[in-house]
Amino acid sequence: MAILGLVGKPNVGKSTTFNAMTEKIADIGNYPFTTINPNIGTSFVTKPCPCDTLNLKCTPNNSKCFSGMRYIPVEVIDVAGLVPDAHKGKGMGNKFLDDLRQADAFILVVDASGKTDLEGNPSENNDPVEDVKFLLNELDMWIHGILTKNWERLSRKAQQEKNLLKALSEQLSGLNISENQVFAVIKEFDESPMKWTEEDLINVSTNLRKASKPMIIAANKADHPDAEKNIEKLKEEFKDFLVIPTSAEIELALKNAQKAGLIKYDGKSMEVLDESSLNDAQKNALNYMKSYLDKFGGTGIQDLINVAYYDLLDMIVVYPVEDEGKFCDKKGNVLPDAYLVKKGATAKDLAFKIHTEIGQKFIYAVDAKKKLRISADQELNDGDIIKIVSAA
Ligand SMILES: Nc1nc2c(ncn2[C@@H]2O[C@H](COP(=O)(O)OP(=O)(O)OP(=O)(O)O)[C@@H](O)[C@H]2O)c(=O)[nH]1
Repeated sequence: MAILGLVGKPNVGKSTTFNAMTEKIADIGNYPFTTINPNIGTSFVTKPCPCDTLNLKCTPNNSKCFSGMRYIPVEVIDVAGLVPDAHKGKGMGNKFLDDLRQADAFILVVDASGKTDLEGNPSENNDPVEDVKFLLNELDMWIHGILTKNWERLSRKAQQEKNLLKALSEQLSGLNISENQVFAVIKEFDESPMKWTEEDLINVSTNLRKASKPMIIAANKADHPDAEKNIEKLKEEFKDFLVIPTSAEIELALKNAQKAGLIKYDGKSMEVLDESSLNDAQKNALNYMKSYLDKFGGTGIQDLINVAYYDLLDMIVVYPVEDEGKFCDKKGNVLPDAYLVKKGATAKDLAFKIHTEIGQKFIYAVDAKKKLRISADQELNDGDIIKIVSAA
């Protein structure tokens, strides 16, 4: 399962974003939570469930279905606030960087209201564009630190043995960077690493970061009156990034109000359940949140997760079944599992994902919606329901 890391300077709303993402939605509240430590939580990527179009009642097992929407669990890590020079150990720098190794994609959380300085202290007119620049620089310098550890010895040995790719892949293995990604980056540079200048090493680090750690920008505190102009600035400056306006605070408040039974909230709009049970303060707060949702169409928090999985990490959702007629498993559970797989994954890749032995003894697969037999190397499409036939 891919892991998302929340990255940002202190006080931008990372913890609020994390809590809003990992807060149990009332209707799926009995989901078995797998909090591994306080900073790692389960969130959900969403997808319209095929049960709706197939007119079936599904009985999910590894995920949940609520009003025709499938909620597929994913992991999110909230890392300590990052301050300038974190890569040199400033602030909680080292702890932060250690936690980040596991993440496959990052969400850069910035304070779009501009009310916090680079260290996270209260301020006026801070430019969030500068926040993103410093965060990217810290990430590059973090990778640079790992890349250049014992550099003289490593580059000499790699050059003598003509095995630069292997040496660098090993050096960077803890960062979850693949050999293919390392290859794509270093082929642009002189094949003799001993000739690399400090500037080359920084450029290699930046390119490794770009190749291996896709990112989106969460322009948080979008509810603040000063946020709009800063969000435009971020979009203008970082054209290669997706900038998603978010209000973690409103998302969290909405989920809490829903849990308390005050509202019905579906992620896009809300409805007060019983106006007569509310006091004036509650009415005002809920009206404010409703007008925010009407204006923006959501708080952006669910968009962050979906965009991270579907656009950044290029994933699709497929549903393995054992009975292609009834779309169920052996026990009769209808559409029991939803799997996130990389776009381009084949029927055989799915078989391996279910179980190594099922992959090894793969015979053929069936597209259950079309009732068509498909071969091992057939690429899967988003929403496919697949039966794997295996000798296992
Ligand atoms: N207006 C507004 N305020 C927010 C939002 N999200 C968080 N805040 C406020 O911003 C402050 C900091 O939020 P945290 O979630 O603690 O920030 P953090 O980035 O985790 O901070 P550190 O733990 O110091 O790294 C709190 O006062 C929050 O209530 C938001 O979407 N809108």
